[in-house]
Amino acid sequence: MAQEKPLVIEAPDLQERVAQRVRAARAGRAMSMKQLARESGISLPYLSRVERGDGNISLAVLGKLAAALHLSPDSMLADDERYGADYALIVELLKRQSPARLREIRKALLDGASSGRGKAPRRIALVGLRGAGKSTLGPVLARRLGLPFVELNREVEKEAGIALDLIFSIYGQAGFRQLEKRCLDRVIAQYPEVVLATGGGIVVEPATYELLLHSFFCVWLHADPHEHFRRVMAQHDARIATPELHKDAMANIAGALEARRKLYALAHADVDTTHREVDELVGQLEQLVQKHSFGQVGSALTQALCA
Ligand SMILES: Nc1ncnc2c1ncn2[C@@H]1O[C@H](COP(=O)(O)OP(=O)(O)O)[C@@H](O)[C@H]1O
Ligand SMILES: O=C(O)C1=C[C@@H](OP(=O)(O)O)[C@@H](O)[C@H](O)C1
Ligand SMILES: [Mg+2]
Repeated sequence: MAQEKPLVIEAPDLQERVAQRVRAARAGRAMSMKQLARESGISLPYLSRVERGDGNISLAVLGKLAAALHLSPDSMLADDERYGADYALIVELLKRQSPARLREIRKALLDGASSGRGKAPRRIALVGLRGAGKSTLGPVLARRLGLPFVELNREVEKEAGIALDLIFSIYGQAGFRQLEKRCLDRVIAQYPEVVLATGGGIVVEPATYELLLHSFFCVWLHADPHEHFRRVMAQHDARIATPELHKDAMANIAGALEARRKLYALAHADVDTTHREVDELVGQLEQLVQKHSFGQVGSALTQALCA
C-alpha cells in the first residue's frame, strides 16, 4: 500500500459533544443545573448524566434541552466549538441573507481569496455524472492547453493501493470520500496548472467540493440522462453490468443527475455534450478556459474577510 496515513473512519462522540454544548450553553446563560432541569422538564439526575456525557440521550430530550436553552436542535450536535466565536457569528450573518445574496457572497469570497497571491494558478476541473465525458475530454483538453492531466479516481486508487470497487467494499463510501479529499489536497499542492477529471460524486461532499470550486475553474459536463445511460452501458461499467443492476441503472442515473443538478450547477461554467463530437466539445472548453480570468480581484470586503 502506498498509503501515508492509515484510513480511520471514526464516528464522532455525539454524547460528549451534547454534554459540552449543554454545559457551555447553561454556563453562558448563568443557569443552575436545577433551573435548566425545571425549564426543560428533565429530571435533575438525568440532566447531570447528560452533562457528564453519560447516558444515551433521546431525540425528545435533546429537543427539550434545545428549547429551554433557546438553541436550534441541530446546533446541539454541531462541532462548532473548534472554529471559534467568529464562525458562529458568520453563520448567523449568512442565515439572514437571501439565496441570491448568498450566491454573490460565495462568488465574491472565492474571487477575493484567489487574488493578490503572485501568479494565479491555472487549474481546470471537469465535473459531472458518470458518462459525461470527463475522462475522454480531459486529456485532449490538457494536451491542447499544454497542461498536465490528472484523473482523480486514479490518484485515489494509487493512494489506497487497490481498485475503486474494492475501496468501496472495504472502506465504504466514507472511506472513499476521505481518500478523495486527501488526493485533491495533494493535487492542489503539486500542480499550479492542471486539467483534472474528478469523480462524479465529488459534489456531494461539501468540504471537498468547496475546495474544488475555490482552487479550480470548474466546468460541469452534462448530457441528457438517456445519453449518460447509453455511454455508460457501452463502456460495460461494472457497476451496472449485471442484469439486476442494469434494470435499475437508468432510474439510478436519472435520480443521481436530478439529486446532484443543483450542486453541479454551482460550477463556474457548463457544457451540454448531448449529440456533440469530442473535437467540437474540446474546442468549446478551450474557449471557456481562455475567457476565464484566473485569479480575479475581489471586493475590499471579501479581501478583508479572506486576509
Ligand atoms: N461527446 C461524446 N459523444 C459520444 N460519446 C462520448 C462522448 N464523450 C464521451 N463519450 C463516451 O462515453 C463513455 C463515457 O465517457 P467518460 O469520458 O469515461 O465519462 P466520465 O469520465 O465522465 O464518466 C466513453 O466510452 C466515451 O468514449
Ligand atoms: O458518481 C459517483 O458517485 C462516483 C463516480 C465515480 O467516478 P466517475 O464519474 O469517473 O465514474 C467514482 O468517483 C466513484 O465510483 C463514485
Ligand atoms: Mg471517468
